Amino acid sequence: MKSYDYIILGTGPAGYKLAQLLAKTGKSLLAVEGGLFGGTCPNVGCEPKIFLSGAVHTALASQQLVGRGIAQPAQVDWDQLMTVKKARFDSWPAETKAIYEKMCDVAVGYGEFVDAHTIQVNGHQYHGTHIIIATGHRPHRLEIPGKEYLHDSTDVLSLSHRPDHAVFIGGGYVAIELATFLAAAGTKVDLLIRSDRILRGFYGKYAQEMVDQLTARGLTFHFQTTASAVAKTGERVTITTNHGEQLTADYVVDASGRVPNVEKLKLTAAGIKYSRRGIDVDDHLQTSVAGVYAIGDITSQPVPKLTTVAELEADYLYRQLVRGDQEPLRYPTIGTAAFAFPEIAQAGVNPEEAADDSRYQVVEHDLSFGSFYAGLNEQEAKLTVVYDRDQRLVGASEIGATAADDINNLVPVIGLQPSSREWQRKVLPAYPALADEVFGLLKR
Ligand SMILES: Cc1cc2nc3c(=O)[nH]c(=O)nc-3n(C[C@H](O)[C@H](O)[C@H](O)COP(=O)(O)OP(=O)(O)OC[C@H]3O[C@@H](n4cnc5c(N)ncnc54)[C@H](O)[C@@H]3O)c2cc1C
Ligand SMILES: NC(=O)c1ccc[n+]([C@@H]2O[C@H](COP(=O)([O-])OP(=O)(O)OC[C@H]3O[C@@H](n4cnc5c(N)ncnc54)[C@H](O)[C@@H]3O)[C@@H](O)[C@H]2O)c1
Repeated sequence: MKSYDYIILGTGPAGYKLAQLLAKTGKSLLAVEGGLFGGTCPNVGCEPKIFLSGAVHTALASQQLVGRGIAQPAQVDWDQLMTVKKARFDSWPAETKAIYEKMCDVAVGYGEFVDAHTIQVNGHQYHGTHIIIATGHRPHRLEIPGKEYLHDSTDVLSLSHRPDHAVFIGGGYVAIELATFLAAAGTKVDLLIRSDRILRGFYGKYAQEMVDQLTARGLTFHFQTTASAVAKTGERVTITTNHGEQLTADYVVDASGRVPNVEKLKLTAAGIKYSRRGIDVDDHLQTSVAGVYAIGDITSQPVPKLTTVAELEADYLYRQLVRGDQEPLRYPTIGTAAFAFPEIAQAGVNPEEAADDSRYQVVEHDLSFGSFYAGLNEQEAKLTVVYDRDQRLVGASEIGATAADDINNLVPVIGLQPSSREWQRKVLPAYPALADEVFGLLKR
């Protein structure tokens, strides 16, 4: 049996980042991948999503400006867009695999534990002094009759021909982003939302504003509604809701969340503890078994499941394993955004949590008056900031065409906590970009 200093299961952002760092140490390393090399983000997640959003945002922004300097609005050509998307992304798994093969040993197949230090891949066994689990999430599939007719985010991101009518089940990131994209290209879209709101975790007021804007663009939200069954009706699919109503569409997307890839790992063979939320780790990212670690989406840590967080955990583990850093992991201020149109983004304390808390002051700014958003005819662009008792910025939420970038401008301010005087002394952004307007609003 071949032995390695490190075995990493999974080559997504978490596994990839760690492999890159470990490969430079001269220690022996085996990377194991059962699916697409590079994992979710670059193949079927963030990267193709943000690539598609370029055309979608351009078209929707131009439609918003008809009669205000734009004569002919742009239209999304979905089929053409997918052709250019495929040309860019289809070769990435092979290219990533080639990078790995230059970096370390590679085993292709799903890894499973034989014991705490032995991994089996396609019948071959490997010993690892340290084993790192970075196997990520996959789309959840609703357990309802006809579930085989449901599609997921991976399918939508490689959908060659645009359906005339699509139904999304769910109101999270995936549903809102991808529903916006298909609707922008001309697809009629219905969304079945189990509760009374979308984008849980974001500021509720702005989530409702998002619903209002999408509704005005023709998307239909069905609240307190989910799918009980789906059935094939000729070429189309009929969804029966929990209220007994029926909706017939060309394409149905199960966007009911993502679940950890634990089953194939045979974790019980090594005594590694996990739950339906993922693999349990301590504040050093060690699992219940010494020498076995977990990073990225696969952990049950109550933090956003994002590429940025996956890479941060990889970097933390590298510093612990190689450099001997022993500090427990403390998560920094994490910026999050849903890249629909408009975007919604936030960092730090949510205004909803701060509203009835005397430690905080919540202030809303209407961004639509500034020339930047006025030029885009963004009439509902808003920023809500949260200050603590020392007038330090501790939270920010925004809805608007460039909310993700705007909030990213504020992430260092929230994370580093400069005083307002220090802030004014040390920071002067370029003008008249939006950052200047936002910073101008915040000077106190
Ligand atoms: C549609 C979509 C859009 C997203 N947009 C964003 C965004 O805008 N911003 C953001 O920050 N995040 C976004 N995310 C989330 C982001 O993709 C994930 O947080 C990130 O990919 C997690 O990285 P990871 O390495 O933990 O897992 P993954 O990227 O899921 O990689 C895990 C890898 O492990 C492999 N694997 C599984 N089981 C085994 C096994 N037993 N043996 C070997 N290999 C195995 C899998 O095949 C996979 O390649 C998005 C996700 C989706 C689905
Ligand atoms: N922009 C981004 O950063 C981005 C984009 C996409 C995905 N992601 C990551 O991927 C994760 C998964 O995104 P997602 O949208 O798949 O999940 P999510 O958890 O954000 O949303 C799931 C939705 O499905 C609904 N739902 C759950 N179970 C249901 C059921 N049984 N019946 C009906 N509805 C049900 C929930 O109420 C929710 O509205 C995100 O949490 C995030 O970490 C991030």
